[in-house]
Amino acid sequence: MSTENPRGPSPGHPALIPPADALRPVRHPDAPAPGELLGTHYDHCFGCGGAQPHGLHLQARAGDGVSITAEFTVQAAHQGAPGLAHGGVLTSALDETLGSLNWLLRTIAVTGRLETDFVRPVPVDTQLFLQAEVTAVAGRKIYSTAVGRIGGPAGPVAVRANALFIEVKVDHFIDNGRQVEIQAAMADPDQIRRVRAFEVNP
Ligand SMILES: CCCCCCCCCCCCCC(=O)SCCNC(=O)CCNC(=O)[C@H](O)C(C)(C)COP(=O)(O)OP(=O)(O)OC[C@H]1O[C@@H](n2cnc3c(N)ncnc32)[C@H](O)[C@@H]1OP(=O)(O)O
Repeated sequence: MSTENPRGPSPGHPALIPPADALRPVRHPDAPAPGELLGTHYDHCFGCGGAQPHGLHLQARAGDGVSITAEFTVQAAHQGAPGLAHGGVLTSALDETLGSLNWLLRTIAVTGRLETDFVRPVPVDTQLFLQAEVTAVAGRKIYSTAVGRIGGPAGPVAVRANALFIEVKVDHFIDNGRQVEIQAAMADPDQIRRVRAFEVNP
């Protein structure tokens, strides 16, 4: 990832600044190799699932260290203003990319806080090139940052975000998700295999 500070001059909300004793992130030895596509973590995920007709269908690829690249093309279904991407959809793309980083840590985590800067309008049909990296880890707290560019992987910045993810156990989903989807997920061997990659006793 570029050494350019994707946040720009502002570090964001204090909760997004790692404490002084935070650790550098460590890529898990079994993490996907650099360049490898991660695939979806759940077919019905709005961000990466194939079973969501109007989803983002975002494809994330492992980078070096604890970093990710991803691409997503804005569809007509993603408009806010005429011909322009909805800001919430762009934030979703950043959230999905940032969440994918947790695959490289082999940690199940949910978004606690996410701050987005919208720098340039993003027209429909634009391909957004996203880059994200984990910057620090403090206990269950994972600090990360992302940037989305248009016109190419080195093009101008259109969106950027800083985030705090919180590590959770798989019970977080089992206890809180609607039962019909949880039961279906637990009956799906592929889903269980994906979860087992993260947690020995799902
Ligand atoms: C088979 C079943 C299927 C399974 C599928 C698996 C798929 C997996 C992939 C799916 C991926 C899908 C991903 C998605 O879709 S994520 C979807 C969006 N996110 C959520 O739904 C999360 C909702 N929030 C919560 O559930 C709880 O609040 C969590 C779990 C986050 C924390 O509640 P918990 O009771 O656990 O912990 P805690 O409150 O003691 O906090 C701990 C520490 O964190 C700090 N903190 C917390 N929040 C914030 C905040 N907002 N800003 C700043 N700091 C915050 C807090 O101060 C504390 O710090 P410290 O005092 O320790 O210093």
